[in-house]
Amino acid sequence: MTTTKARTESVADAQPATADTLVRNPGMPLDMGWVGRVHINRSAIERRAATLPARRTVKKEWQAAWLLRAITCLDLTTLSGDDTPGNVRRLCAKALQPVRPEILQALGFESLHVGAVCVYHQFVSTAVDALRGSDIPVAAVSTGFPAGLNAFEQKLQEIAASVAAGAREIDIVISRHHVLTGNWQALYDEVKAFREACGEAHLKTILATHELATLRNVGMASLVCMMAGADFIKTSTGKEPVNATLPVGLVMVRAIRDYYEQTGYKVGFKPAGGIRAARSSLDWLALIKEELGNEWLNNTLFRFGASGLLSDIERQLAHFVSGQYAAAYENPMV
Ligand SMILES: O=C[C@H](O)COP(=O)(O)O
Repeated sequence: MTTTKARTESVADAQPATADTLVRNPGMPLDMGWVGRVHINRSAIERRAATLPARRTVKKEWQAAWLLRAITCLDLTTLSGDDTPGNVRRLCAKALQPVRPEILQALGFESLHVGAVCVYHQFVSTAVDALRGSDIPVAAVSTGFPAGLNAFEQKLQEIAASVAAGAREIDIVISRHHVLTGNWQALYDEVKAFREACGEAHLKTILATHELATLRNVGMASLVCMMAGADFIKTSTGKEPVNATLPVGLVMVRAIRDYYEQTGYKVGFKPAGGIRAARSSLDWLALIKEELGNEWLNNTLFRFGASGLLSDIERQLAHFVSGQYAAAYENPMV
C-alpha cells in the first residue's frame, strides 16, 4: 500500500499550473509557403501513435496523480438535443465538485475543479449562474455547431451573443468546405473574423478532422487556424462518426510545436469526442508530455472535451483509494 506521503506528493504534482503569464497567440499573416510545406508520413504517424499507450504506463499513486491532472484539464461537456437547464445545473455542480469529498481527502486534496463547462449557447447563462463565485469558465459551441453551415453573419452574431451571455471561451467549427476545396485564404479569413468577434474570450477552433479527408489537410488546417489567431485547436465536435484519435492528435500537436518554434506563441490543444475511458486520458496526457513537454500539461494549454470521461476517472480514483470499484450510482454524472 502506498504511503500517504507518497500519495500527497504525487497528487500535489497534479495541481494545475497557473499560466497567467501566457501571452495569447495574436496570429500572423497567412503564409501559404509554410502551409504548402506541410508534409505527413502517414505510416510513421500511425506507428508512433500505436506505441504511445505502451510507452508510458503509470501505476498506483502516479496514475491517481495523472487522473487528477486530467480532471483539471477537462471541459466537462453536455451537447445533447435534450439538454435542459436542470441537467446543465447538475453538470455545473459536478464541475465544482468532480470527485466525492472522501476520495479527494484520501488523496490529500481539499478541492479540485474542472477546466471549463462546455454547453450550447442556449445554456450559457444557466451555466454562468450556476458557476458564479468559482473560476470555472463557461465555453459555448458556436458558428452553427456541429456542421458549421450557418450564414457567416449569423455565425458572428452567435459568437457575440455567447460572449455577451458570459462565455469566456468559444468553440467554433470551421467550414470544412474551405479545406476540402483548398481555399485556405477563406479559412484564414473566417477564423480571423471569429477571433475578432470573440474579443477577450478565448477561441478554440474545431477542425472536425474526420471530415477533412487527409492527415495533410489536418496539418494544414491546424496551421492556418493558428495563423488566424486560434488560442486552441480542437479535433472534433463529438458528432462525427470518428472523433479524437491519437494519429490525428499527433499531427495537430506537431503543428502546434512547429508554430511555437517559428513564432514563439503557444497554442493549446483539445482532443474531443469519444474519450470516455480513464485509460485513454492517460494516453492523451502521455502524447502531450512526449510531444510538447510539461509546459503544455495544464488547463491553460490542454483540455479534454468529454461528456462521459469523468465518471470513469472517478471510478478509478475510488478504486485506488478503497481497493474496490464503486457501483455506477455512486458516481452519477448529472
Ligand atoms: O466537445 C466535446 C465533445 O462534443 C464531447 O464529445 P463526447 O460526448 O463524445 O465526449
